[in-house]
Amino acid sequence: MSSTTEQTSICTSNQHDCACGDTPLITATSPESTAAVGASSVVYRIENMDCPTEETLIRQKLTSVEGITQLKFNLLERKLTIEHRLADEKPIQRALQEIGMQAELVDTATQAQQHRSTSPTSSKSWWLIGLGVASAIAAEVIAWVSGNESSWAVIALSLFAILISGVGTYKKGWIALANLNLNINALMAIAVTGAVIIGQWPEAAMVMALFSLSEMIEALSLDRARNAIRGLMAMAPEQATVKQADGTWLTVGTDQVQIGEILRVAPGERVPLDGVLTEGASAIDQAPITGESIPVAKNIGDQVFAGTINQSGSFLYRVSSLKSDSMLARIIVRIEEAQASRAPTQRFVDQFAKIYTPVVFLLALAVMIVPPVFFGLLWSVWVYKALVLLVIACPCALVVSTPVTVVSGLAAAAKAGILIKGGVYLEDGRNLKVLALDKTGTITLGKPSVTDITPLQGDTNTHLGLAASLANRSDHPVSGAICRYWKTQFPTVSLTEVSQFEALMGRGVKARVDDQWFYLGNHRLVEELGICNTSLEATLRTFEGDGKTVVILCNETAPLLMVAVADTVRETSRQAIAELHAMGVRTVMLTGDNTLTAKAIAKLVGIDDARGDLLPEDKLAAIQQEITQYGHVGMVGDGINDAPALAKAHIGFAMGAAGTDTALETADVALMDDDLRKIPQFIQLSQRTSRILKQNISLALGIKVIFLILAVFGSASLWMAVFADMGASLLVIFNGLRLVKLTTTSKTTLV
Ligand SMILES: Nc1ncnc2c1ncn2[C@@H]1O[C@H](COP(=O)(O)OP(=O)(O)OP(=O)(O)O)[C@@H](O)[C@H]1O
Ligand SMILES: [Zn+2]
Repeated sequence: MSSTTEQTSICTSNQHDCACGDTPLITATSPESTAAVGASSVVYRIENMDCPTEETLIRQKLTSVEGITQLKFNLLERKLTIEHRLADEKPIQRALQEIGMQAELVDTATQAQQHRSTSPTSSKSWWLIGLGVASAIAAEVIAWVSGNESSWAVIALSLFAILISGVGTYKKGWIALANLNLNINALMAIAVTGAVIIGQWPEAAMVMALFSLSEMIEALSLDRARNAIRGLMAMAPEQATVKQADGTWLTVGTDQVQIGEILRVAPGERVPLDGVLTEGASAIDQAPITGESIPVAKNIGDQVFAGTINQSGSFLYRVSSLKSDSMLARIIVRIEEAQASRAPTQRFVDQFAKIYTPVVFLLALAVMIVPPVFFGLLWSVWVYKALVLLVIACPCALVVSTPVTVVSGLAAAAKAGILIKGGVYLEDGRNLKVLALDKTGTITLGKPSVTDITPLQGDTNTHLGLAASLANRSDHPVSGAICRYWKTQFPTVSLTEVSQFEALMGRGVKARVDDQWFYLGNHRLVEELGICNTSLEATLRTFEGDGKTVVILCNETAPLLMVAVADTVRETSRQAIAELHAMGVRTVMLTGDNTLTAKAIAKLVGIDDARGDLLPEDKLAAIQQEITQYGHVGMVGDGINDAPALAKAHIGFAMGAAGTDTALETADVALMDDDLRKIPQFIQLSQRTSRILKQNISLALGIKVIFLILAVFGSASLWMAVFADMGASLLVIFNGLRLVKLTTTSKTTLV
């Protein structure tokens, strides 16, 4: 899910809207579209680009710079990527400076490893804000006690408060107004100035002081959202112990370790980089990757991942990828990309906010003018009401509410070993009505073993050898079972060389041995060869009824040998299916294996419906049918013979994504290990996300509506409006961040 182009190309419309209104917190292009445009690209870190208000301003300003082709905003990271065809970056820097943005060039190569101090606040500014708030309160108190709003003491204290806390706001507001942009700073500056003009000194001071306080608190809490993701990155150690040519060990930075080098990991240490174990053995807690903290035994030849925790033994391993390319690094890149794509709710909110600000602004104008002019009411009262409206015209809380929630949902999922490729899937998960599951490797372990051998003709061992020789060329699980069986039964007998080997999709394999064609495959294959018979079918049925998979070795004229294999059902499958049913999700098994076997296994794990004998295109059709009949359909599979079906489903899940690149790249949701229970967990997270999104939107909107009504008909004061606005922003941010916690605790109940 990549964002649409209209958000990513430079946009010149809507220049007069409030900046928070028409900008998402993060926008970005899909990687494909950025490659083609612009000769070069630069990344800036803009320290004061922390509220959605700044984006439109920057967008507008940079539009006027010739040679800039594309802008990518990541407000959560405060990063701006600019694609351009300029000779150098001076014009960009100048333009950013003109609108008061402190832009700092980021070296893209090292940015992943950077540990930045993200706090935009210094103790000095806290001190200033404290002083501002204190003098505003003092002014308010004196005015209240003396009953005089414009005594010289009140004016002096107020002016002091406005100046010391409001300089930044005035500056930003002025720049925005000069660029014909009505952002929150401009709105606040107008409101405060207006209040001063009508003689409401303490009010003006209070608004300014509270506003700068809320800006700072909001920036701080957004930092927490940022850290939810960056916390994942911190899991890989910075240093590694590397074997030197002379056999000694040296500790170096992980970014200097090359592929192929040997590292040593002591018990209790975290694995610094991805690699393959070469010496020793241990048990490793892979929670940072898979979300599952029960240690996994690792022996020579097993893969280990950066960031995972070595629990018991000391071991050596060979590095297989650079730091920037580790599984953990790739997961983080995926999450960052996922953040960049906008979830549906976010799009709705942005759309809404675009209308909201101008409407409230016009309403404020009407409130200011209509009652005094047409009904002869008091100017000062209605101007004041209009100013309150201005304060609540900026939908900052609303705009912030969605991305913060979605990002913490994505981070929470990643912590649980569920990699979601975009907010859209996180939001969509709760709508799933059907989950289609592939059988082999998904419900079962995908490592079957031979259970029965039934000779049909000729010498059993000769034919078994032939079957194993054909199977040896295939990596299908059924073939694998036959090979393994042969090797344990006849470890010294070598297999026959076959020629013209060919895999027959969904049926089996064929190859030539001694100028004769041999076939190894399922019932469908025997039918296609036209050599099936009723007694063979009867035997087939008894095996299949037991949930076994049968393949038959045939030559061109007759079936020769029958081999039955059985796969083990994953322990977690049954529980996962039960949890899905409890959530009201229908389950259906779609498999290339025969229907009888499929039904037997489905019964074993409690799956509602099972369909067998499906070729890849049949699986696709089955998904289409489920969609028509039930609505939202998810599919989980290995992606080998069910890629089209996975793509067709609303959400495609891949299992065991740690260690396989394709699953990580192609699935909409990648489960880092083989635990199907992650799917109900994902749905649960999606439900929670949606609940929190709804809470946040109603909270932000509700407070606005209350104040809108109070402002016009009642007696809402300016500082109450600012206070409510700040409260709403903070509430939605903290409510969003709650997701990370919720999931960590719920996991223990699921496992
Ligand atoms: N290379 C092969 N070696 C042996 N048997 C095979 C091979 N390819 C296919 N078959 C037979 O054809 C059947 C269907 O194969 P297919 O790959 O479509 O599905 P599957 O892997 O068994 O199941 P699922 O669709 O659940 O992954 C298998 O169950 C097996 O009996
Ligand atoms: Zn038949």
